[in-house]
Amino acid sequence: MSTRPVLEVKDLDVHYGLRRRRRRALHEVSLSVAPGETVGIIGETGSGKSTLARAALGLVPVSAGSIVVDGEDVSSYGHRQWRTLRRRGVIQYVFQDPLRSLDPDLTIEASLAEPLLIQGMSRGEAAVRVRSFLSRVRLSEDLLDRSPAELSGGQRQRVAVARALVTEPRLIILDEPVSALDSANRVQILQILKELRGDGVALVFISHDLGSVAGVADRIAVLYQGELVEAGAARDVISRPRHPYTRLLVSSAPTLHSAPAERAEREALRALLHA
Ligand SMILES: Nc1ncnc2c1ncn2[C@@H]1O[C@H](COP(=O)(O)OP(=O)(O)OP(=O)(O)O)[C@@H](O)[C@H]1O
Repeated sequence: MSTRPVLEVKDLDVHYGLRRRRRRALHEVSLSVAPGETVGIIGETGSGKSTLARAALGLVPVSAGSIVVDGEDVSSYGHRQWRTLRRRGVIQYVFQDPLRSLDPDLTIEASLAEPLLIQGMSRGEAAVRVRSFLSRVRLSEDLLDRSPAELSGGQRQRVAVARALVTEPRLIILDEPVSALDSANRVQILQILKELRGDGVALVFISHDLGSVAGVADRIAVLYQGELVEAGAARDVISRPRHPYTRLLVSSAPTLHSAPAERAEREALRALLHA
């Protein structure tokens, strides 16, 4: 298997708005994701997590820096080139709201088969592949002829994960994939994501919740006000956070190994951040 990064972002700047309304959402963000690696990106609301995901999927224009997907420099791609790249199935995505990733007018079977048929697979082969991925996300074949509206939120998100997987992509970007789910469904989806680690597919897992990311990610990158303030092995970031914002995140996450910090310490960290 190639060790070339599946995603390489260098000195990325993204702005929204024009002229006086122009605002910087990302500044000099650099991040590399190796094949099969799971990288968690955490940060508070508005820190630029979704913007980074959208830039890596060609959904927002880049103002500076470069993005290389699976060896291909896509920084200056236009709509059409991005569409072709997405259709090739090298890079897939799962959003918080699975209704955004699933066509409401298609049955689950059609939704899962669509990317395979676009790639030229026969209907018969696609049907077999769809069933095998459905069982990977622990869903029953009975759901295949339903529409997304006829599924629960947890089932829908599992279909979205299966849809991202069917083309056997090199990279899946998941933007808050478990935030809208109840705790039982959250645990199940996190377990499914963990199981993917042996398959060689790289995951970029975006969340505001360090607790969700901690158990899945090999590495964690922390975004704060549009800048990447810390990145390292998940274990190091959690046990020895360096940036005050990361320390605050770690100390506020009750499910992590390190004991939650005293309230006074958290307040001191907040004061430091807002100084
Ligand atoms: N389409 C847009 N037009 C203008 N500004 C935007 C747009 N999308 C995002 N922003 C701004 O860019 C910044 C980063 O937003 P982004 O959605 O990337 O943050 P986030 O970390 O994903 O937040 P959340 O956790 O709330 O989803 C914010 O200040 C946001 O207001």
